[in-house]
Amino acid sequence: KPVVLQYANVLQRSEQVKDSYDYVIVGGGTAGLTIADRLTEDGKYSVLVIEYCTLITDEVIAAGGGRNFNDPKTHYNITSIPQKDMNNRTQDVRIGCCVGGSSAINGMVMVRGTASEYNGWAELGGPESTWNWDGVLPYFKKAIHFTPPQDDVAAAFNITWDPNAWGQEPNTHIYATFPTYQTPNLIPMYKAMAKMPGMDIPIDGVGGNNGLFWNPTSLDPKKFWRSYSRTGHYDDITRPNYEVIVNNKVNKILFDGTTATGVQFTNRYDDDPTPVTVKANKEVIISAGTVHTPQILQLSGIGPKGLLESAKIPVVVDLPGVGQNFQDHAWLSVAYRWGNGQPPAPNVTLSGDPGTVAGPNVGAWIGLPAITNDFESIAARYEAQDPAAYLPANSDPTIVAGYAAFQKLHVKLLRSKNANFLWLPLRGSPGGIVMSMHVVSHGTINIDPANPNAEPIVDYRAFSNPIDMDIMVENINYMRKYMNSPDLAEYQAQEVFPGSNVTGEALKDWIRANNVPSNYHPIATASKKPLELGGVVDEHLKVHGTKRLSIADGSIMPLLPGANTQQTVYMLAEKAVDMIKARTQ
Ligand SMILES: Cc1cc2nc3c(=O)[nH]c(=O)nc-3n(C[C@H](O)[C@H](O)[C@H](O)COP(=O)(O)OP(=O)(O)OC[C@H]3O[C@@H](n4cnc5c(N)ncnc54)[C@H](O)[C@@H]3O)c2cc1C
Repeated sequence: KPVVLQYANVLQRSEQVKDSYDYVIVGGGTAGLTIADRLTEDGKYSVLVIEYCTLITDEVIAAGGGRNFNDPKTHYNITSIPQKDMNNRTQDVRIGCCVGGSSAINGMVMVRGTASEYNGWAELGGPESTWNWDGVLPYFKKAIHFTPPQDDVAAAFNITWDPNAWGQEPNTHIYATFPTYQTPNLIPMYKAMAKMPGMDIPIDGVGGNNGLFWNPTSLDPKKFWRSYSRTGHYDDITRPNYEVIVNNKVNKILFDGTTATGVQFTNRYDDDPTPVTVKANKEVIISAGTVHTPQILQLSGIGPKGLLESAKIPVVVDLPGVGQNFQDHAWLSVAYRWGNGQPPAPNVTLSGDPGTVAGPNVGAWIGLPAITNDFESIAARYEAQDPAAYLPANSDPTIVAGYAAFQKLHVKLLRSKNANFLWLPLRGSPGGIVMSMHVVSHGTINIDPANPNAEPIVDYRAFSNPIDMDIMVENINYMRKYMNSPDLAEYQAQEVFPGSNVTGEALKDWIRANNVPSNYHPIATASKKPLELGGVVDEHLKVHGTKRLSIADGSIMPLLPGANTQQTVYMLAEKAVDMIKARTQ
């Protein structure tokens, strides 16, 4: 009999798992738990979630103030291969390892991309696609429960929000909440940014537009603890049809021909584990995240034929896109200090608690035409590229065709104000993070043919396409313009790192030495695109060439949203549920 804790039924041992369930979900992370909760809520279907990692104890949660779980076991220990165009430096590939997945350890920023970016998803998907802005907005509203800021904070900081773009469904417990406090030092920084040429100030950032705006964080509105997939879609749910087995690794999907019938998994802590199989009567849904979803597919015989053959894995479907098209946000920190006093902060009296602030709550999200007058020459240079020129050598023709479609779309985005190429989060002090929100260098996440069951080989291929360097230079120059803008000039901001004299080739050298190719927002290794464009899942998230196998997690995004990715993952999981329930197969 399953052990019933205060959570959904947690199984510790494989003998507790039944022979079959309607749905077997691989991965109890952000998307996995969302889907499990929604599929079981009306009692019609049975679901088993298989999660590699553990359930963090109440003690660890309490010790972290309900927010940050300071336990190294809550994340995987994966490092990228050396990045040639980053002086051969490697990158920590941080992803969550616990029930809740990456939503348990993320930075809690709650934002969405622009309408143009999701319309780009639809453009890559083809004329029938429903993943355009109008097709995703209802799912954003369903996925997230919004709590507006307190009156005194909203008034002091002029925080506005768009009630038509946010949802407040009583049955949704993933929360976007404003802290009860902000530092008044933000006010002069905001005012200076608001005067930057071409800066738009939308009522909110979630309505499809960009510019300078305030954003909430993923906080429970009562306790101000972390709101994440575990608290929203798992804790306090005791349904007989919702079971989760922890500390077990899905090794592969089982097939009858090309129809998925179930999965094989093993206990992570057994030295010599006996593989266990469980059947899925309706579907197997992979939600193992952008790093492990392609690994599981490849280990199951779904992936690029040459790679599978070199790993001696029998090919079930030759699917060249599995593990390709990998993208992430890239960033740098530009350090400043004030040289002459500091911008005066107005005297505001707030009733709230500074301890409720969990991450950046205001920032500029800007399109390339507002970042640089050179946007057209960058767009033209990118447009003139041969699509195969900067892809891995011998890329499959479908990958090249997919990149050509991406390039065509991206050229439009480079020329559009409504696509975020820079995120500059504001703080009450000078300088800070400069983040490139779109990259045209696409990486790979593949199994190692010599050791297929080890962690996969992660290659960002950072700056393999020189356009990404051009854009990072412009983004740093934007920070420089901002720090020297009329409102701030009097305080004589001094650039400490890299230093205002570092320009031209020296600045590029500094970028290569300091760029971080990941904001832990990996996407696209199982992209939702047509087969002929190197896609892995179709518009309904079914894996091309298979039956009864779906993917729903960050890996299906074909293009980065110009936004931190958690809201988008919750949205796509909610949309996946409706698609899965509507299947007739
Ligand atoms: C450090 C960090 C900071 C971030 N900051 C922000 C932020 O501030 N704002 C924001 O919007 N986004 C942020 N993100 C990104 C966001 O959290 C992720 O995009 C999102 O949570 C990914 O969801 P997912 O469902 O795709 O994968 P995950 O939530 O990672 O879930 C995948 C799950 O699958 C499990 N799994 C993997 N392989 C197997 C297997 N073989 N068998 C069984 N289980 C398996 C994993 O253990 C994991 O639980 C951050 C992420 C990180 C890591």
